[in-house]
Amino acid sequence: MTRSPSTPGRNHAEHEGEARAGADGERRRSFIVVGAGTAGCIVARRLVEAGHRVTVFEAGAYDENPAIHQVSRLGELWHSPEDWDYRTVPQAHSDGRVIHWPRGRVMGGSHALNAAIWVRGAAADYDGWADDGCPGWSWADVQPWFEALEDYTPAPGETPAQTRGHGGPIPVRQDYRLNPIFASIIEAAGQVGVAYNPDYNAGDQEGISQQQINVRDDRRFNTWMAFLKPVVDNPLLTVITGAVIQRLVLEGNTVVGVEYAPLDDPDREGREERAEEVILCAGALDSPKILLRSGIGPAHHLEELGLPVLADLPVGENLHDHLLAPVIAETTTREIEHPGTDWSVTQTHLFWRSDPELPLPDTQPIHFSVPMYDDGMDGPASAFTLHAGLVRPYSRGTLRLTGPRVSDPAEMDPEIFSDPRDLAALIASLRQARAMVAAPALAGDWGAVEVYPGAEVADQAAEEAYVKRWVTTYHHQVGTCRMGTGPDAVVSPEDLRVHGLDGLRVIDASVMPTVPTGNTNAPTAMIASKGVGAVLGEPRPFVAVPSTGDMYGDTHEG
Ligand SMILES: Cc1cc2nc3c(=O)[nH]c(=O)nc-3n(C[C@H](O)[C@H](O)[C@H](O)COP(=O)(O)OP(=O)(O)OC[C@H]3O[C@@H](n4cnc5c(N)ncnc54)[C@H](O)[C@@H]3O)c2cc1C
Repeated sequence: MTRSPSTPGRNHAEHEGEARAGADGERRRSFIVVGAGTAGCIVARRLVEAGHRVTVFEAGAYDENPAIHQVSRLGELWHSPEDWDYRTVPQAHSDGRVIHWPRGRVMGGSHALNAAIWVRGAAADYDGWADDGCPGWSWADVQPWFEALEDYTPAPGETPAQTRGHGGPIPVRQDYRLNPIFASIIEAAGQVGVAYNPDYNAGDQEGISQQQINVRDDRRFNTWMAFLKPVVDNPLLTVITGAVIQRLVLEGNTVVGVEYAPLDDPDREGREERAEEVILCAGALDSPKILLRSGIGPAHHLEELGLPVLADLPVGENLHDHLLAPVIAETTTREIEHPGTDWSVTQTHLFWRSDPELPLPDTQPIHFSVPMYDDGMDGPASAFTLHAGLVRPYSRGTLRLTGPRVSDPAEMDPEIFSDPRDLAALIASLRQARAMVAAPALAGDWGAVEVYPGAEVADQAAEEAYVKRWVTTYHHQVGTCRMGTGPDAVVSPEDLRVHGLDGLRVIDASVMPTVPTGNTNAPTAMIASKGVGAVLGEPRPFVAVPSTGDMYGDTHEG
């Protein structure tokens, strides 16, 4: 079937036939998977492989934009058709700042738009989840699932730790050439007391490291390419692109299907698709919206909207994110190599404790070989960015609807800096980045001169004002369908079923009770693997088979 702007595209005709036994003799079940992002591609692949019938709905299209495939071009994807192009509400504790939140709207989801950096997080993050109402999610529980996903190649000359995975479907590469500016950034970190760490995913995050990235043959390799694309012609799988899920269809307390419409006419009367189970993988900003539009959320909020309250659950609470603030420096004695020749414009980051008394790093500055001038900033082209980064935030916000239709914008309020400890940690990180610019490896060897914040930002008050003015997202929103067992939880830690309802699970970044110390893609992939393991009754990671062949060339439009 041909895809057209007003008709969602199917990869092939609807499947015929009676339910038959799956490969393992289990009765064949039918599933709807909403969203083909980081999580959805893993979930759908495993269900199909287990012999079940799966319909995947994705609002975006196939990944035909060439900028997706070169990680160094990720900036071109912002505000593109592949970006949901969200905005926060004005931030009350941050100068009224409105922050752009890009999110992937394409096969591969945000893993098609992201910087492809692979970070598992700290063991203490997951032990914290387990201690806080999520038994089964301790580091000992999740580590094997990370390992099974990975095909890790260390930097030349390094021996990988025993806990790193090999032969898994997701390439995790650290053996690429460093742009010379990043070698100097590593040296500058050493000069301000931050040691080199050859593998931040081996147990100890602390120190500066070369990033580990999901690239194969010099091109992005995401979960769509690794998991779903290799089975897209499987007759058990139907992929419907360009289709927005409006809401769930319920009969009593049981979810029996979804209503969907074309992306370009999302409020049109929806078509219905039914299955025995629906799995929401629409991400931390869209899974909660689908639940709220369906009458699943805080009763007072649904009543405000005039929606029926089918389940009173804290959907949209606990929204939180990692934060960045830029330090940009011009190079006056050497030109920075053009990033187009590299795999990525970001190649190093570091983990550091803003207060030595802390048990683990709370900051993760990230470095770019280009100047990351925000709207309203200006400066020379030969410049680099050392972004200060906060990765253990205390502030929590909410996601709310402004109306029941898909086109009604959501109010997304992370309440940045509502907890003052976050501002203090980000300022400590900013000072460290400024010290690195002034260190001999950068100020001496490159003639680095700070452009932002700039010499006039010279005391605590000026630093606070600067950070509030220019704070931005690290792109790691989580937590809006929190897993747990208490009144603050939406899904069960046992099997990610939505509390109080049958036939419905959420498996994506929204279920994280607290954001891990580090980027969120690897944790989301782990949650997807372990979550679909629970759906299938597989308590241990599957033996992964790496994808073979060209995963980039053709696309499937049916
Ligand atoms: C610019 C950017 C840079 C990032 N960099 C990194 C990085 O380098 N490393 C890292 O670890 N993390 C990074 N992240 C974060 C990481 O990519 C996300 O945490 C992760 O992809 C979340 O996966 P998910 O499956 O929860 O959601 P997504 O991958 O966002 O998938 C959700 C999918 O659902 C679809 N969808 C949503 N609503 C509907 C609907 N109503 N109907 C149908 N389909 C729908 C979307 O179109 C999308 O394809 C970055 C994110 C961004 C945006």
